[in-house]
Amino acid sequence: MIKVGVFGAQGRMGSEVVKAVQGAGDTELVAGVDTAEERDAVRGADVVVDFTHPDAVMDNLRWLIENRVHAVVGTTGFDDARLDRVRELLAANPGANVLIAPNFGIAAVLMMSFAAKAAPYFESTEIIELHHPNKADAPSGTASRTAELVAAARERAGSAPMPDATTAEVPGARGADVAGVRVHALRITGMIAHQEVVFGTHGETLRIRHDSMNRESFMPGVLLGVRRVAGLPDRLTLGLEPLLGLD
Ligand SMILES: NC(=O)C1=CN([C@@H]2O[C@H](COP(=O)(O)OP(=O)(O)OC[C@H]3O[C@@H](n4cnc5c(N)ncnc54)[C@H](OP(=O)(O)O)[C@@H]3O)[C@@H](O)[C@H]2O)C=CC1
Ligand SMILES: O=C(O)C1=N[C@H](C(=O)O)C[C@H](O)C1
Repeated sequence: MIKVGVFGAQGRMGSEVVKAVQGAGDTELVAGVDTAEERDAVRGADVVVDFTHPDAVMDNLRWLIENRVHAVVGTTGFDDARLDRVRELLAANPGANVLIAPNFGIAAVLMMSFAAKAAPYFESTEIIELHHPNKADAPSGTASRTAELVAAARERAGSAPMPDATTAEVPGARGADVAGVRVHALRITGMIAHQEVVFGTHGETLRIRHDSMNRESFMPGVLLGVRRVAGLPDRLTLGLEPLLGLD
């Protein structure tokens, strides 16, 4: 049995993780906690899953790495500086591996992979992400990661800059610039998590669309991470792609 702790256990995602861990045959819930003060309750866990808040996750990761507990992180808000800090913590403390994935939905990971594959064939690519209005960060971790993958694919292919004649703009009208790709974030009551990657070239467009219909849909990916994190070849793994043979 893999002993699992959950940080953010009462949240929208954490409460699903608690159910998934309790329902799987090979995992056992040690504790679920919701504040930094309660972290001692997960001592004895092999793996802790973190779905908390971008403001909380770095201190949680420090605690887990210093206490040699493997971490499966779904919380978003990671930039290069944060990832460098995680690498420093791992270098200073043996024993724990960390898996950080902006999206544990298998179809979402495929959507990102298909977008990267399509990118070199189109002049223009923009991303529209749509989420529930309780989301703290914008753009979403998934949209940022997709933009980075699209930008890297375009750079490898030597793509020309995307055409855009805009010279007069109401601030924000063209979205956020993530690695040179425009990302538009919508916050809509009734929605959960959705993304469309829009490609265009002369006479043809392509839209790659992903929809999360509920939060249970993320659980197969989370459990895959829980089962595999201890045996991953790298101390820090970014994205679920290597676990799915997509890297
Ligand atoms: N990678 C993926 O596949 C997915 C990632 N996410 C990401 O997961 C994160 C959480 O999303 P969601 O579940 O909707 O958010 P919620 O606000 O519903 O849940 C967050 C939970 O974390 C708790 N929390 C806050 N600080 C701490 C802390 N220091 N230690 C332990 N628990 C803490 C909160 O408690 P309190 O309310 O008392 O502050 C709350 O219960 C977001 O960053 C989101 O983007 C979401 C869906 C999928
Ligand atoms: O906050 C959410 O809900 C989600 N967050 C993740 C993100 O920022 O990409 C994953 C998914 O989009 C749901």
